[in-house]
Amino acid sequence: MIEFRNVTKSYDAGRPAVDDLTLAIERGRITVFVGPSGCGKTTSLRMINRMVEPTSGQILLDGQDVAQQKAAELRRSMGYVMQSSGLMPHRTVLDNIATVPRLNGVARSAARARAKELLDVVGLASELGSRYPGQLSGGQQQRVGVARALAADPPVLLMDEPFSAVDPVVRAELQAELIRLQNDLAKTIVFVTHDIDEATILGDKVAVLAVGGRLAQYAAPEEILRAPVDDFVAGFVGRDRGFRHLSFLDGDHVTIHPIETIETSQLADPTVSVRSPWTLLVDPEGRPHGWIPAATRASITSQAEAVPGGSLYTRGGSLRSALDAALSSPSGLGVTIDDDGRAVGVVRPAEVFDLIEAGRLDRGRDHFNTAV
Ligand SMILES: Nc1ncnc2c1ncn2[C@@H]1O[C@H](COP(=O)(O)OP(=O)(O)OP(=O)(O)O)[C@@H](O)[C@H]1O
Repeated sequence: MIEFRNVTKSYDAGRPAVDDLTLAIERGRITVFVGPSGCGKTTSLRMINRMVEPTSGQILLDGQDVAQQKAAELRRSMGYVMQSSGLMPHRTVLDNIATVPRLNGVARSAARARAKELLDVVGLASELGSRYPGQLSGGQQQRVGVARALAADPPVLLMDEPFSAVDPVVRAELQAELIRLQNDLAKTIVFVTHDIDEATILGDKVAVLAVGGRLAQYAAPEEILRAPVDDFVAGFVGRDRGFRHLSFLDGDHVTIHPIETIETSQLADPTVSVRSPWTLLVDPEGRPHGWIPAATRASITSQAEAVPGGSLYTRGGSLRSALDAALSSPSGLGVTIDDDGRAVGVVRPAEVFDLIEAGRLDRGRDHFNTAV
């Protein structure tokens, strides 16, 4: 556990960068520091491993004041991942990953063997190990950065905007990968981002900081979206917070309706007609490839002419993705797939809303029962 006790950092005589921060970071969980630029996220993170020293207050790591520990040892005992992957350009990927174990006295061959395993852990092909960082994509470099931080198997990982320099698709992949890794490794991760979406996706707990280094709210992401404590937090989490909150409501009870389908190979055959106003086009494996409106069935003879579909809802996912699939679908029906990507039916937006309303009533009742 990492504990901030009344920690203040002033770089100069002006406003503090971090102001009287008190919070406890749970072991084995992801805690996210989020807030606008300049609110003291990086400063707070760096005080944990003494890259920055507090002006006053204490930081305890498992009950021990970090100020009493040797800064260099402390730093090596925690993984650190930053935005620019921070890899050494003249060393190969494997040597980069092996850096900290080597500094800790592990033999070169053992450190490299471990580095090879870590490439696999972070989802990189082993042949990338002999490349130099400049020969990798941004996303691959970030994965190497994560592997390097994990190399000495530290219990604590500090991550400073590690995914902000990559495009949104790669970023989503890296986020999913981090969640998967964390399920196996259960590290204590402190993660800095200015992106509230990233914070709510990754965080078990989220600390929202306001400019001037004030802790505005510290809670589970679901609570921050549902019940921001003040106007600052409400403004920061943004206007879509109602929609984003649906990510925390599971879609187990959404009804999945059957849907008429037509196979891609049948399109060219004019004798295969459709009955429903919208028929789902699927390939021979049953994967969706768009929609065929009944009115234009006769004129559609190839997959390329089908009406493109919306987002897909993976059965059992959140109400957010169920609703998004329905709202983004030209037919108004959200295509639902199984884990193998095969269409299993559709969800109707009105029924998703009904579930949201039912949940609201349940929560209202719970709130009432707790209040009385
Ligand atoms: N070495 C430094 N010397 C002086 N002031 C600093 C130093 N490092 C940070 N600051 C100031 O402290 C405040 C907090 O900076 P910090 O980098 O911790 O914020 P941040 O929330 O991580 O910002 P960003 O999201 O832009 O990276 C800012 O006003 C910044 O200008």
